[in-house]
Amino acid sequence: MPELVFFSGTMDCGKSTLALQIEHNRSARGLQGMIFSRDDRAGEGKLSSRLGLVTDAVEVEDGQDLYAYLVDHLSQGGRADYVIADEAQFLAPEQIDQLARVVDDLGLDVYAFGITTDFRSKLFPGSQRLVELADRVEVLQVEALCWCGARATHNARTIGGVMVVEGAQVVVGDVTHSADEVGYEVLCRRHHRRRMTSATARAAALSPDVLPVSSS
Ligand SMILES: Nc1ncnc2c1ncn2[C@@H]1O[C@H](COP(=O)(O)OP(=O)(O)O)[C@@H](O)[C@H]1O
Ligand SMILES: Cc1cn([C@H]2C[C@H](O)[C@@H](COP(=O)(O)O)O2)c(=O)[nH]c1=O
Repeated sequence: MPELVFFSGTMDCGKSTLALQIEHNRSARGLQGMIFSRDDRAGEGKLSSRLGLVTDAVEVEDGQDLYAYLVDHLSQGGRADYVIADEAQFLAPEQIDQLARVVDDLGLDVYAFGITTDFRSKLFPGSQRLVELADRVEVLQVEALCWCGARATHNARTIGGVMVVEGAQVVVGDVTHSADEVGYEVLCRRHHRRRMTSATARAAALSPDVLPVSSS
């Protein structure tokens, strides 16, 4: 039975790498995938992993009908044996419904990859629809870690390493810190709730309040 599978996790847990592996294994056996992505860090029409692998993808546009796109492609003699959708959190709920229709009416497996929640730990609308519709939700096995060593379950947005809680839901970026640019950091729930990033934890550890009192 064809399936709609949602591979979900935090940022930087290997979702795009897995998408590229699934693509590689199937294309090595002569199958052809339709690869969708949206707002990948590597640029328009790309699906990229931090391990350095990248492949071309169809850049999904606002309002694009993904079911109609596939029907057009197939009816013009194109081939698609399965579908991969990366950065699926950026898709509109209607586009997730269209992917479910691809499974049910065209009989293709659809593998969607994305983060479930945003920097405020609220569901992305596309991810919410995936949780509602997917045949399976798979959590990636290689866990990303919080600075404290616990499993990272939440995504923090940072500016200069400090967690922020205001701003647009979508701001494309990476898990890096620079002085004034938006970055992201994965945290455990405890430290996300306390807004404690690696930078603020380090600063707190160095603060005079918590330094051992000198005996001299
Ligand atoms: N230099 C490296 N050596 C080994 N593994 C790495 C390296 N850099 C990144 N990775 C792995 O790649 C993962 C990120 O993969 P990626 O597919 O880009 O994540 P996602 O799509 O979930 O954001 C990291 O969790 C880590 O396991
Ligand atoms: C938490 C959060 C993330 N984003 C953006 C940042 C990245 O461009 C992608 C996630 O990509 P990854 O391959 O999973 O690392 O999502 C955002 O726009 N808003 C957020 O709240």
